[in-house]
Amino acid sequence: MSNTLQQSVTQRAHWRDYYELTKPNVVYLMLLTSVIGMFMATPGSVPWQILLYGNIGIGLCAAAGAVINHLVDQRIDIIMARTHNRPVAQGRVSRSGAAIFATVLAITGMGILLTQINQLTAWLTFFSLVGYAGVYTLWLKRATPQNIVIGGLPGAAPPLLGWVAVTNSVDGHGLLLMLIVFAWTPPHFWALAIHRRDDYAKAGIPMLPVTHGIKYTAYHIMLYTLVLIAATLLPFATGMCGPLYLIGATVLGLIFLYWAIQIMREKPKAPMATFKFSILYLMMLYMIMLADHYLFPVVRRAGEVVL
Ligand code: HEM
Ligand SMILES: CC(C)=CCC/C(C)=C/CC/C(C)=C/COP(=O)(O)OP(=O)(O)O
Repeated sequence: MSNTLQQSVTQRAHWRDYYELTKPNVVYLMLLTSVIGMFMATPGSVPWQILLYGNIGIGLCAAAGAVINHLVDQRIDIIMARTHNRPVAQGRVSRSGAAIFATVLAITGMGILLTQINQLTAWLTFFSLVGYAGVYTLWLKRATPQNIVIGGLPGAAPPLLGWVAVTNSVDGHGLLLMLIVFAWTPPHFWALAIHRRDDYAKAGIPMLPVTHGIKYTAYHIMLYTLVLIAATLLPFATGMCGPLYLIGATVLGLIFLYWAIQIMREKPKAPMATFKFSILYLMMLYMIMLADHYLFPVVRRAGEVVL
């Protein structure tokens, strides 16, 4: 291979590593919820400036949090099979490279939110970044099996951030959108944690299946699945969403319940199937919510209830 070709291959791999540090698929799903949070906040259309700059700002800050997570978790990422090949764990991206990258992402994201959106969105986004990268990653993850319940708050923030970008205020319906993702996070993660229990044990991370066993975790997945189903019915009950949403949330909730039961029955394939379904679930739920918002606007207006 010629030097030039070799160089360009190295260069491309290099950029992919930086991209991987941002946990792109996680951030894309967060952005789907923030975009829909924006549309849910208004009966009309969202100004393109808010849609564009708001989501770029939120996305860059979430990506910064993900990069810091790679930096802080370098030691445990090396130990766990799932994360062993990550760019910082393997030294393909240096610690200082990752730190500079995270700083640039965070400053750019915050700059965009502060100048193009509003102060409230910017600071709530900043608290989410600090909540994930600082509170969860640096402290809770290593400290308590309830780590991901409390640490789930920043991950659940994007729909509220989208809402606040449009309204410049925090209100009940915006918080309801956040509550749904908050209740979704434990079944999303604990299903994977059951599957990866040995990995977490090896790394000394006190995830629930490691500290309290699989049966106890299965009960907790069931509990949060029921909370999730209840939370997803609230947008209909409070008049924010209409009949299409109710049908969608009910069907999706029943499928989630099915998988939670399968985990409780200790079906070997159930944890990974539940984890994969959880991602599809959140995507579908929010998309159905958006479709309902524009297809059934009358129902939404008629049921105006402020939480
Ligand atoms: C404390 C909260 C959360 C924890 C502990 C958590 C944990 C995880 C873990 C360990 C993975 C596997 C990643 C991998 O295979 O490398 C994952 C994947 C994923 N998570 Fe979460 N998650 C959380 C919140 C969220 C939130 C709020 C969203 C989006 C709204 C989300 C979306 C995703 C997606 C889309 C994937 C698949 C990534 C891929 O295939 O590349 N997660 N999550
Ligand atoms: C500004 C804003 C909205 C911030 C949110 C930041 C963010 C990207 C949260 C993601 C949540 C997540 C994937 C947690 C997994 O971390 P983990 O360390 O437990 O998982 P890992 O072992 O795969 O790294």
